[in-house]
Amino acid sequence: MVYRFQFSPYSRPFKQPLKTHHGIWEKREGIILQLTDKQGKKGDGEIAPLSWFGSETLGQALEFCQQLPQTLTLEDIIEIPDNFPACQFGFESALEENSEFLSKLKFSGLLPSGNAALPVFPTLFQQGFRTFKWKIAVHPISEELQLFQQLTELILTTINSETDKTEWVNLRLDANGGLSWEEANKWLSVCDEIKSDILKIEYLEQPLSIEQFDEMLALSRQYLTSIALDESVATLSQIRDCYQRGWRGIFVIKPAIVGSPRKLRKLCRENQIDAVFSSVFETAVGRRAALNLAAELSHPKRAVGFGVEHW
Ligand SMILES: O=C(O)CCC(=O)c1ccccc1C(=O)O
Ligand SMILES: [Mg+2]
Repeated sequence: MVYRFQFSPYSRPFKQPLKTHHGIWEKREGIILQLTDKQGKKGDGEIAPLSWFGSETLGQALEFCQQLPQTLTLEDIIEIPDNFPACQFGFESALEENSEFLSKLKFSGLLPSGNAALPVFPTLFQQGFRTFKWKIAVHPISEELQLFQQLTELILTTINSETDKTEWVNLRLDANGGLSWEEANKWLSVCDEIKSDILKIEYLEQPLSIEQFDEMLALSRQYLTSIALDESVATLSQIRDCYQRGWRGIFVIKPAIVGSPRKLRKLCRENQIDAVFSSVFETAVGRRAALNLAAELSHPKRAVGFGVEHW
């Protein structure tokens, strides 16, 4: 099989910039590519690197596309090296068909960090979201703990004032590796104290930095609240590595930067991986391909982190 290859870079500002422990992120830059086979059948793919998570940079992805010939074989695509995970995803997903299970997915709503979460929560709740994600380690911990108290109270009053009884709300906290050991322990004890039938802290995501794997493993054994790895498992080789080192908690998988969809399927089928699929704020092209994989591979009880439209 041979394909004609075309690509074009894009840059789009977010409606609302994303504030995380890594700083403020204001625009998404990436590459849309198209592969056309001999019969004229076209497939689109998106390369949406996230270099602060360890993927190739946009510049490296662009250079990679520029040095390719205009005609590619299937082998050329399958052999894209593992240090270009966002390119592997972009090229392979241009060749994939849509999954029939897309409509089964549950979505998590992304709350803005800090006190901006409070006015946004009721809106997302009304739209039907029952799983929410809130970024922490953005403001001082004393402030965030106080806001957390207010947010959980708001969630409980919102549920209780409903006529149709909601059975549950899940809240995910994402620290983006920004907590100290003491702060992580504090957050986990506060989360463990929430003993409600309807509000559950689903997990604390990436409390510590990638280097602190053993500490996160210890935390996962010490508290009732689950821990999810994100930055630590950005690529397939990192997932394999953490699994081998004993991680049986949650793995946040960002298909657009994790690498080859083919290899991801194999890894998920051969191991018991509790996966939560998540966006990297890709455009509709990458989102479709990432959600296809999520529909196929994620656990039905886990909402996918493709919360709100960012454009
Ligand atoms: O879209 C969502 O709902 C969550 C996505 C998200 O949190 C995220 C988006 C881009 C980069 C990093 C992260 C993260 O999980 O840390
Ligand atoms: Mg995260």
